Amino acid sequence: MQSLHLRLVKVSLAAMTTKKRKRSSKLIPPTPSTPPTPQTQARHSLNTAKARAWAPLNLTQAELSLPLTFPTGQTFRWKNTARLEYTGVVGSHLITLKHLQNGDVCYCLHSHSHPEKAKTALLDFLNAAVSLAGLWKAFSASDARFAALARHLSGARVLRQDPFECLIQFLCSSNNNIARITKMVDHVSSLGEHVGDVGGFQFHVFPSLEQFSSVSEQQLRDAGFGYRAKYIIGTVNALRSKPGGGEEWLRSLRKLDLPDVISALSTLPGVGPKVAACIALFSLDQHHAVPVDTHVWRIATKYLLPELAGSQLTPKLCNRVAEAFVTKYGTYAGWAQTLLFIAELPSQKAIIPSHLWTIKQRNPAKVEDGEEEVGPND
Ligand SMILES: Nc1nc2[nH]c(O)nc2c(=O)[nH]1
Repeated sequence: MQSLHLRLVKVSLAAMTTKKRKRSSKLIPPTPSTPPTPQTQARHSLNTAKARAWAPLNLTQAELSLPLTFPTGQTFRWKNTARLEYTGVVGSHLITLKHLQNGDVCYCLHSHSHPEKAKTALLDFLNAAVSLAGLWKAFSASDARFAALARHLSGARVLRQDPFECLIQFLCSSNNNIARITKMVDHVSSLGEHVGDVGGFQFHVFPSLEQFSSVSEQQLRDAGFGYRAKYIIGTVNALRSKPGGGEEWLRSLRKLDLPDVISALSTLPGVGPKVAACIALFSLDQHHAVPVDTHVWRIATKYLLPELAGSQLTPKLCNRVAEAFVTKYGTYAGWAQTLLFIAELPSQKAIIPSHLWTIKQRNPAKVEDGEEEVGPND
C-alpha cells in the first residue's frame, strides 16, 4: 500500500509544472453556490475525521484500487482527502472511501439519511457487480503484456457515472490536462447544492441541467473555459430541447447499441468520437467502447496493429483500432483499454518496469505544452 501513496504524491507533482500552473491560474475560482444551511452544517459535524463510521464494502484492492481509479482521467470530481482516502458525491450522497491495511475498501457516509439508498447508489457507481479480477484473468490469458501490466496496476476499475455529469466533464477534457480539467469541473460543480467539506475540499451535488441554464457562455469564458464554453452551453441548450428532458434522454442511451449511442452523442456540440466513447464507456454501460486518441493510437500501432505504424490517425483508423481492441479483449474491451491507458500516465511510471513502457522518453516540447490532452503528460 505504501507504493500507492507514493504514486499519489507523484500525481500531484506531475500537475505542477510551471507552465501548467500559469495556465491553470487563469481559471477563476468558483464562487460558492449556497451558503451552508443549519442542515448542511449539522451534516458536516456528523462525520468529522475523528468520529467517522466506516463500513466494509466487500471489495478487495484487486477489485478496486482508489488511487488507480479516481485520479486517472475518468472522473475529475473525487478528491484525495487523506492518505489512501478519496471523497466524492454520488447522486446527493457525500461519501468517503478508503483502503484498509489489507487493501480492502470501506466507506463512510457523511449524512445519516438514507444509508441503504446511498450504499446502493455507491455500488452502482462503482460497477460493483462486474468482477474486475475475472475480466483481467481473461484479458491476461490473451495478452502477455496486459498480464505483466496488470500485476502492477491491480484494481483499475471502470466507473458507472451519471451520464450528464460524465458528459460535462468530458466536454471540459478536450485538449486539456487533468489538473486544469479538475479546476473547470470544480467551477461548474459549485452551481450544485453544497453538501459538505472534507479534508479542506468543498463538495457539491453535480448541478442539474436546469441549474446549468443560469450560466452564460461569456461567464464560462471569463472563468477560463476558452472554446469549451461554447460547447458546454450549446450542449446544455440541445439537451434542454429534448422532449421528456435532456438528462432522461442521456440515460435512455444506456439501452441502445454502441453505434447508436455514439451517433446520438455526436449530435451534441463539442462531442467528437473520442469524447463520445469516453462518455459511452464511463456512464452508458457500453463496456466495449474504446476511446482512441493519439496515446491509444501509439499503443495500438506498437502492440495490436503494427502494420499501421507510421500512418496518420484518421476517423476510419480510429474505428479500426477500436475493432482490434474488441477482437482481442471481447465485450469488455473498454475495461482493457482503461488499464493500458493508465499505464501510459507518467504518474504510474515509477511502479511499472521500463521494459513495459510504450514511450521511453517524454518529449520535452510537449511537456511544456499545458494544453496536451489527458494522457501521458498528466
Ligand atoms: N481510461 C481512459 N481515461 C481517459 N480519460 C481521457 O480523457 N481519455 C481516456 C481514455 O482514453 N481512457
